[in-house]
Amino acid sequence: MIVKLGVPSKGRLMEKTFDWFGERGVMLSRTGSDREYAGKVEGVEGVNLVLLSAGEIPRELAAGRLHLGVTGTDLIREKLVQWDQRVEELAPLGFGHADLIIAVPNCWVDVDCLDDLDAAAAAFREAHGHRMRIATKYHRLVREYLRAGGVADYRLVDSQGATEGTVKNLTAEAIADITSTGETLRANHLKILSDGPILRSQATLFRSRTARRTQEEREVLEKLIDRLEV
Ligand SMILES: Nc1ncnc2c1ncn2[C@@H]1O[C@H](COP(=O)(O)OP(=O)(O)OP(=O)(O)O)[C@@H](O)[C@H]1O
Ligand SMILES: O=P(O)(O)OC[C@H]1O[C@H](OP(=O)(O)OP(=O)(O)O)[C@H](O)[C@@H]1O
Repeated sequence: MIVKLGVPSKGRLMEKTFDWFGERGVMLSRTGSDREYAGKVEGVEGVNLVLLSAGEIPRELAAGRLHLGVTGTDLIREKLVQWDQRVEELAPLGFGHADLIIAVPNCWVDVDCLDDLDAAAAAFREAHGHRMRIATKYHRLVREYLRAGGVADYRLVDSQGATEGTVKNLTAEAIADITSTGETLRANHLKILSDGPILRSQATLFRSRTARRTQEEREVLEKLIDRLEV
């Protein structure tokens, strides 16, 4: 066996993760063709690079199939029940910043905060005979947040992408999604509730608490963690 490091396989998170490790003397790179999800690690012996979807890294860490992994804190908290018992946060990486927020149409002038949303939800049900729909892929985090905020008259609808478009497409009345620059919300005429984000996320290096380690793997892990200074 060899130490397995999971890194997002594409896009901004992959590139910035490669840079972050590179600055610490651990060179990560993709090998093979553009479409082949293979990679290598140089600078430390005995580490295998596993390229996979950011959304799958939490599950792989929790199952012990990865020793280390980089993904967003939002995905860890959404996908793992009692996440802190299954993974350990080693270091925030300083990129991939995004806030998980709830947003409603700009034209809902009476809705500014969660209490207003609660009132609007009750009025909506009264007027339409069904519950207000909130589109999201963050089901667990949104449910917990709304429960704590005392909002109950709603229904979540699943949206795995282009979530801000669901309001215009009339498949939801509100959304809960991540925002970074706010461009996508603005372009879709949505405004954020003023209570503050459900969660602030950034790319983070996690260690699996469940992965079994041989003595040799333990030593490689220690060496890698030392090199990364985390
Ligand atoms: N616009 C953004 N700016 C900064 N970070 C973002 C942005 N969008 C998403 N992220 C962060 O990037 C991580 C991966 O996001 P997402 O689940 O959308 O993955 P993806 O790139 O669609 O990949 P995949 O579909 O393969 O899982 C999440 O932790 C998320 O918070
Ligand atoms: O605040 P902004 O800077 O506009 O970024 C926010 C957008 O970025 C993410 O989408 P992504 O690009 O990952 O596409 P997706 O909708 O397919 O998830 C997120 O889901 C928002 O839609």
